Amino acid sequence: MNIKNYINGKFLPPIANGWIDNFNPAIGEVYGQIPNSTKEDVEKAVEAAEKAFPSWITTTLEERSKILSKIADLILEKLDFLAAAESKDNGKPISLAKAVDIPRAASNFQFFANAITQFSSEAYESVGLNAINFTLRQPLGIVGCISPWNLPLYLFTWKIAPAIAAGNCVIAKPSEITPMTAYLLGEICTEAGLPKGVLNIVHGLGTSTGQAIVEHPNIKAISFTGGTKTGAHIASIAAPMFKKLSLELGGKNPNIIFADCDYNKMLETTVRSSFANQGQICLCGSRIFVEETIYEKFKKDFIKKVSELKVGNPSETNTNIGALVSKQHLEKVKSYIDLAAQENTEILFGGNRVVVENSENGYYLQPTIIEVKDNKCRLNQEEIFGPVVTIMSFKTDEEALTLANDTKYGLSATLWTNNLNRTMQFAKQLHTGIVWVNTWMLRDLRTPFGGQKDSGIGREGGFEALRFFTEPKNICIKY
Ligand SMILES: NC(=O)C1=CN([C@@H]2O[C@H](COP(=O)(O)OP(=O)(O)OC[C@H]3O[C@@H](n4cnc5c(N)ncnc54)[C@H](O)[C@@H]3O)[C@@H](O)[C@H]2O)C=CC1
Ligand SMILES: O=C(O)/C=C/C=C(\O)C(=O)O
Repeated sequence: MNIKNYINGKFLPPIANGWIDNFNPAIGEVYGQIPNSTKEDVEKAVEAAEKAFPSWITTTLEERSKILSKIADLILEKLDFLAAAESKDNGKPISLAKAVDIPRAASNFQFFANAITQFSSEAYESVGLNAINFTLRQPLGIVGCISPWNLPLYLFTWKIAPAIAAGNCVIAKPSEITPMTAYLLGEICTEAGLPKGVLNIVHGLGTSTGQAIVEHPNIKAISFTGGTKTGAHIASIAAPMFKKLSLELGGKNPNIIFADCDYNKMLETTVRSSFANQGQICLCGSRIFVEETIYEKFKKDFIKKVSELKVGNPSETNTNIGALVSKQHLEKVKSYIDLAAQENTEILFGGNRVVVENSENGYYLQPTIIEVKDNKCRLNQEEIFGPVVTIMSFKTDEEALTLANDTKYGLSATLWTNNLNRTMQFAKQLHTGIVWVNTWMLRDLRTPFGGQKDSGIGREGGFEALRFFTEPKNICIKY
């Protein structure tokens, strides 16, 4: 099936007629093509957005909210269809796409449909000076949203929904590796009555289409989720142009387990935080640190639980671990497993490719547990972004905290303990944007979401996102 760009409410082929193959990772075969868009396509999208902006900026909040709600309803109506498309495009289990990805895409629209009606400007009475200040929060104009392949519709809509709710017009690019549900979203937006040009979806490679979006002088802000290297490159172009930037980048998140935790709950959640979505979530707890007194027990129980996970074709409902997203990514992840031999570490479970019946060319890999002795090893310092976790023991709170913070990344951390004092000490001293205690990936869309250090800058979610997609302008009136 051939995907097209969605520009000015129309589905258009790329101007230069260049196309890229789209793969089904479950079987390792091409199943369609997507536009390899050029600067000219991006220019056309920007023109459409500029034309739509004067009307969209004056559309009432109630009307914007109604359209966003309608998009959310339509996503839910088409849940099974969208989940099947997402699973085929990405390799993730259909059960996960149905339970998480597509419902969350709908929630993103519903959440910002509501949030925009509650977003308000601030006012400051300058007492004694006979003046009043108030701050307008005006949409930026045309903004760029660039999203990755791991949670395709989930993250694409996480950016688009607040951007359009706040009154901007959007040029959006999904990952060229997983473009399908973004394409289908275009149809949904038209059906929901989103005016043409408010959302424009341009498909193509990061280095050409993505780069053209970042470089375009009329695009005022870039909201990006993806790899840290790419984020740094985008910043090097956008920062000198004084664009607003939100960068949600990689992670190497610690999962710190103390002996006083609720063990069964921890074990079950740790399996999920390690291997959900084939470990391809920036929030996955890929470095597991376990208190020495329960280390051997944890090791045995964790290996047992992980060995019960079914690696299989993502379209089967009992599959726990589907295919990795691409051949190139499979090779990258495998290269890290191969490092184990060089780094004085031991593979406790997994480490090999899996051949799935009738899908022999699919990109399957066993969930893999590696025991490491030193947090400085590359396996513990570099983002693998696959079904690979390391485990290591610690003795004291201080040691655990040092290990957790000893990384260039700072996205999230998970802490398992029932000790309140320890919880507060870690909460204050972990160098991450998010700390989960006795849970993982429990999401409340109002909360600030993002990382410190090489995990990025800015926060998504709730009013933080609406603030990012608006420019504050202060008005001071003397009376
Ligand atoms: N959410 C996360 O934290 C993610 C992290 N990654 C990490 O990054 C590594 C590389 O994965 P990639 O697929 O190469 O991710 P990437 O960071 O290159 O891709 C993310 C998005 O950025 C676009 N992009 C790439 N280069 C660009 C440029 N110069 N200008 C504008 N847009 C550009 C891509 O087309 C895609 O839409 C992964 O192995 C993983 O470690 C990848 C995806 C998501
Ligand atoms: O917003 C969320 O709930 C999750 C976001 C996950 C990512 O940004 C990621 O994996 O890249």
